[in-house]
Amino acid sequence: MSCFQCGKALASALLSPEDTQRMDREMASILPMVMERAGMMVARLIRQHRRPCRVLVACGPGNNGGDGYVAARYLSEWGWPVSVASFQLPREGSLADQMARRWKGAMVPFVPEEAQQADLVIDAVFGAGMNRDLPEAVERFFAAAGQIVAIDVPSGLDGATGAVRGQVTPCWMSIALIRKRPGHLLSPGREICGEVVCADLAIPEAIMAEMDVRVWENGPSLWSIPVQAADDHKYKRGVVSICGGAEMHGAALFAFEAARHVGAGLVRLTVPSDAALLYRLASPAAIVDTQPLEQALKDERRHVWVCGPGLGMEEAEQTLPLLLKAGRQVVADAGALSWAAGKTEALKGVSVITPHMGEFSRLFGDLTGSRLDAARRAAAELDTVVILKGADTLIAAPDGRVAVNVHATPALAVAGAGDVLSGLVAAFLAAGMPAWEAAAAAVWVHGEAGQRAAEKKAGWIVPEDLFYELGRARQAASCPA
Ligand SMILES: NC(=O)C1=CN([C@@H]2O[C@H](COP(=O)(O)OP(=O)(O)OC[C@H]3O[C@@H](n4cnc5c(N)ncnc54)[C@H](OP(=O)(O)O)[C@@H]3O)[C@@H](O)[C@H]2O)[C@@H](O)CC1
Ligand SMILES: [K+]
Repeated sequence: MSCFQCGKALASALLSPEDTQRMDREMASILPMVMERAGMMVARLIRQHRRPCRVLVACGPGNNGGDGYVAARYLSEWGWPVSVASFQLPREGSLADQMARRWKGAMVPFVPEEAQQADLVIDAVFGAGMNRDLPEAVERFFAAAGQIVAIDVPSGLDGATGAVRGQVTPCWMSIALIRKRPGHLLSPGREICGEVVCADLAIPEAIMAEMDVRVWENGPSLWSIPVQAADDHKYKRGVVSICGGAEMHGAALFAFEAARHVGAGLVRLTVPSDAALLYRLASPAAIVDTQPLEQALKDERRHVWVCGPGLGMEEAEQTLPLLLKAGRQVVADAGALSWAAGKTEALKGVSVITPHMGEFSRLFGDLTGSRLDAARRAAAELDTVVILKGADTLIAAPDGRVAVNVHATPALAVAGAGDVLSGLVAAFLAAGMPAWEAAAAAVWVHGEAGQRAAEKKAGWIVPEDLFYELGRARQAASCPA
């Protein structure tokens, strides 16, 4: 049973606003208790992070505002100087209204001058229920604030997509209720959240288990990479084959070395015969085949292929359709994706594609809506796992599952790092992992190796630096017990 199935994945679930609202409905009878705990946890977390100071709680009309009134009450009971500014009062009789009525402290006007005078402003104006652009009065209010702590999400952030609806002033900290939202991790939202901490609201397990979560923060609880066993042999560990091109040898070699160093049992390069010597000289360890691809495909053990790094258009055309016709598992990147632009259906049958945003747009057209939705649609359209690369890489499965990866480092923004990733995906596929799990694990291990290498080289790395970190990175990715 994979970690995903055994339920550990719930810990890294990312809740969309719809999830939150569905949950609110399901726990309607205990919602007053949950809101009380939410506000108390917000106050507690603030107390853990700051010395007592002048606090202004900015409250909106919905439940986010309700949380704010509760937090104000707790901080005030603990002796902090607190006032509340209401952007709009809650509807009479609502739960937020009940919480507002229990606030007996100072009320001040919702104006920028008040925000400016506070040491700390708590943003409880809008949360999961934000459904239109941020009103100007709210923009101006927070622009005047010094340090802001957002309850759930900063007002103006679309928790589902990370889109920002207006001029949102960056926060110092965001306190995610129950679980993070996709918007906490996805750009540009991610850049305005500050440090994101989760408040555990002790939601009954039965309610959590009922949640139909489709988005997670990528991490070892989502997949399990096979561990070393006494009876391992190279074919059990997995065979990876890589198509090399006549001209750009480096890219295929990066994928080759990555697959080897992360633990594939056997890695082979299939290259044009007049380029073979260059590959052999570049890597004496390389097993370089020059036989025609049709010949290589007769070997059923060569089931997983990387096609694209270092390939020209013509080379991609001569290899990818053959691999697919032979029913091979293919990781398509770079040259294969350029070749498929304008005929995206040529990628049908590929196991995993690894486009960056430019390649993605050439394949699927300019982005309409969020990257998360676009990646998900693309995966469903092609029936392929899509790794949409970026600072917040998305790993989307055809069935709608998405892992959001922020376990990475800007040090990886270097040519060749993508080729390394393709090699890792192939190695995990060859080890027998299902495609979405293999892709998500590869992205995480890539990020882990990047972080380890960056630490050693003050952030300035070349792809080769990743190779000797891959063993430890794979080890660190073992599913927690
Ligand atoms: N299960 C959980 O995780 C828990 C969730 N909890 C909390 O509930 C929060 C979600 O609460 P929520 O659904 O009441 O929505 P919220 O964000 O308060 O705002 C809705 C109000 O704002 C209004 N409005 C919206 N956008 C606007 C705009 N741009 N400009 C002007 N107005 C705008 C909107 O107006 P309407 O659309 O009705 O006209 C409506 O009146 C969640 O973030 C968390 O803090 C905890 O209490 C307990 C556990
Ligand atoms: K908020």
